[in-house]
Amino acid sequence: MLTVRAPATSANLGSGFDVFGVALGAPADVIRVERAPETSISITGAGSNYIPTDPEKNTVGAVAEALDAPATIRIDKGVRPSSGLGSSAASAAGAAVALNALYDRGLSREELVPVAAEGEALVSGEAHPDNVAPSLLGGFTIATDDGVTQVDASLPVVACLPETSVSTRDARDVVPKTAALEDVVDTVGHAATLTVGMTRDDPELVGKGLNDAIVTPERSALIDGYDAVREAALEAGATGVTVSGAGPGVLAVCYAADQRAIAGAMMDAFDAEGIESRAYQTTIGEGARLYPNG
Ligand SMILES: Nc1ncnc2c1ncn2[C@@H]1O[C@H](COP(=O)(O)OP(=O)(O)O)[C@@H](O)[C@H]1O
Ligand SMILES: N[C@@H](CCOP(=O)(O)O)C(=O)O
Repeated sequence: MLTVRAPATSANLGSGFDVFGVALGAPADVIRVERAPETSISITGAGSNYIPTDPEKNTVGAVAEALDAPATIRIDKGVRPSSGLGSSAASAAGAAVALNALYDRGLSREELVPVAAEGEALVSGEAHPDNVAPSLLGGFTIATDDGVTQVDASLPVVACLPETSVSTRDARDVVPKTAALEDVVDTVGHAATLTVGMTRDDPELVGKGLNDAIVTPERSALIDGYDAVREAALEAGATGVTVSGAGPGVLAVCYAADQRAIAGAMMDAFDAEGIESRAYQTTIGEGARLYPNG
């Protein structure tokens, strides 16, 4: 048996829709695999009641198929589905690392990105790699048609998840199909600022770089309480706030000293709207970790 811990991720980071992503120190999915004649899946943990065990409907089944690696796969979900923290991607990335090792396929982490993205295609209709790339590689990733660029980063963040759900597929439907040139220019500037900030672990530059005028305004309208939560996080010291992935999670970038106050302020703001939430105080962290002996 092989075990892999695959981290949650926060994709888009405002200005990098379908391109940027970061791995988070917590939460994570744990995937255990054993060789078997046919793939079977069992699931425990966060939101497991809502996740199909049919290999044709689960992201890990798509990965097993893509690697021609049938297995008994046990998923312990730490990442709640449809919360904006790359839940389906964490399982896909974990399964890709585990099955690649189990069957000695010899693929590099970079080569596993399109394999794990097959799982994303299954659930969201498109093989967007911006969650699986950081879950596989860790740090900050830039995923384009030319491949993935990875930068190690360790900035403090707060990811606040309300007890509501937004399906990635639904949230993709509200993304504008066209944009004004001035908004594109603005977004390019923020994306470049964010990228430099990641290379320097600079909360101010990354915080500024989260801004975007194209996708986030449409997406945030799907999240009850978003404006109040964003304002509360900024008042408590966050250097920038945006929608995590497709939402409803909200991501704040900050200095470590402000993390606790920001987490409290975000949860209080959701609470004032009658919405329970949970906040992870964590940092940008490592990619999927393989435990070869159990
Ligand atoms: N292994 C898996 N882990 C989590 N969700 C999965 C998995 N396999 C399939 N799904 C389905 O994917 C959907 C969640 O995906 P999505 O809306 O993209 O949210 P998330 O960002 O949490 O992945 C749910 O319908 C869920 O049932
Ligand atoms: N680029 C995707 C990212 C979805 O992230 P998730 O964590 O909500 O699955 C999108 O914005 O649609």
